[in-house]
Amino acid sequence: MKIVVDANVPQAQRCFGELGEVTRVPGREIDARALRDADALVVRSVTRVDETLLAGSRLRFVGTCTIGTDHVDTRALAARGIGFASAPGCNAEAVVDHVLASLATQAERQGFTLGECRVGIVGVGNVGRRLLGRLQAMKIACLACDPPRADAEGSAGFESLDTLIDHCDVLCLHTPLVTQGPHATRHLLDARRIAELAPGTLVVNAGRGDCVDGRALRSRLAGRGDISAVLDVWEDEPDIDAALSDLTAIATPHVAGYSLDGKLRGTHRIYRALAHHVGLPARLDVADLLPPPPVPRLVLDTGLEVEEALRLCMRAVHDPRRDHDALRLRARQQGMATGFDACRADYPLRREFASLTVELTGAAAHLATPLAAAGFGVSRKAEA
Ligand SMILES: NC(=O)C1=CN([C@@H]2O[C@H](COP(=O)(O)OP(=O)(O)OC[C@H]3O[C@@H](n4cnc5c(N)ncnc54)[C@H](O)[C@@H]3O)[C@@H](O)[C@H]2O)C=CC1
Ligand SMILES: O=C(O)C(=O)[C@H](O)COP(=O)(O)O
Repeated sequence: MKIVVDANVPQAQRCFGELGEVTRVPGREIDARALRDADALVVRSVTRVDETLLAGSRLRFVGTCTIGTDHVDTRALAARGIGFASAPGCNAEAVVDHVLASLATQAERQGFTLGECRVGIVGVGNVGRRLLGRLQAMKIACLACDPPRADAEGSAGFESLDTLIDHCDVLCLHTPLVTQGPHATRHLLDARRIAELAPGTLVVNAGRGDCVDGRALRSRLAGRGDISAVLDVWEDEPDIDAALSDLTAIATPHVAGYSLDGKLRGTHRIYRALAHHVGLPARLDVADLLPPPPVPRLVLDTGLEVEEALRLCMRAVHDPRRDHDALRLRARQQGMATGFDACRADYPLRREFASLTVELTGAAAHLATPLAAAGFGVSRKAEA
């Protein structure tokens, strides 16, 4: 079996090499020619899988090692009898880590405490639900908006987007890109809603770039300059609006989900799905793929204030300021589109909060609950 795999899929040879002959191609360069003799295709989000790509291919299976599926025309696959799998939830924990670390950074920069904010979560699926759980465990007030879930499950616990806009200090978007239907999300945050955001609002988008009207957001940031933004996803990636990125407090190149854990879970899910599709055994376990974490343990033995301790532990694992600075530098050196993709291709090793165990002495015992709520492992250090 010949398998074409996006070059940005980690451990591709180890996993898919068990099932067939692997050819690695940069995701944006995968075209009909590259698929001429391929039986299976494994992508991430940058390869548009549509009629044009499939024309003339003999593919039997397509897998995307991502949560989002808006780049795949699943109807075209079904019409051709091509099997399909995605990896729901694979990097959801990483996205939540990124959002929490970004909020902690903005709280420090803007002089507020997380405990005094109200966070609105738009899209309460695999990512939003986990974010809600961690924020609530951290005793941070939250409101949730998810009309498709409200329709299916009843409206209790869900608010409208306009209510979130009226009542929240932070608005976090975790919606998929849906272009049609009653709950379409393209420009969900449109010019009208952006104009209505109260001064001081922080907008976070780690869903899909097209869910926010970037031009309207840029005008509000450049004009009144009274709100701020943390953006991981953009319209027109990788050639994103440089003026918008310059006005963005934390501007990252679509890497919120880029923990090694999340990427490998994605690889492993599709490896298993392909093995199942072609009737071969999937011998590898996801634990076989993960190396030990570079920072497994941190000892806190002073009476640090809670938010300072949270920032310290978050930054020991993931610091979104590093990704922001890398994008700025690479965009300046290589141009936006090349720099954006270069940051993603050379992304440094990042693990998830859960990979770090924080050992607390008696003086730091008050940190146990908030650190565990944020997602870290916590243990008590035996006193000497
Ligand atoms: N920045 C990044 O690196 C990453 C981005 N993503 C994006 O985040 C999206 C969400 O991920 P998951 O939570 O895993 O997906 P999911 O499918 O589990 O949840 C999406 C939720 O959004 C809700 N939704 C749909 N339309 C809505 C609307 N108009 N208003 C409010 N809510 C709406 C759905 O009902 C669902 O509960 C993915 O589709 C993907 O596009 C996912 C992973 C990484
Ligand atoms: O899983 C998703 O959905 C994502 O957005 C991915 O984290 C994006 O990763 P790439 O496909 O851009 O490598």
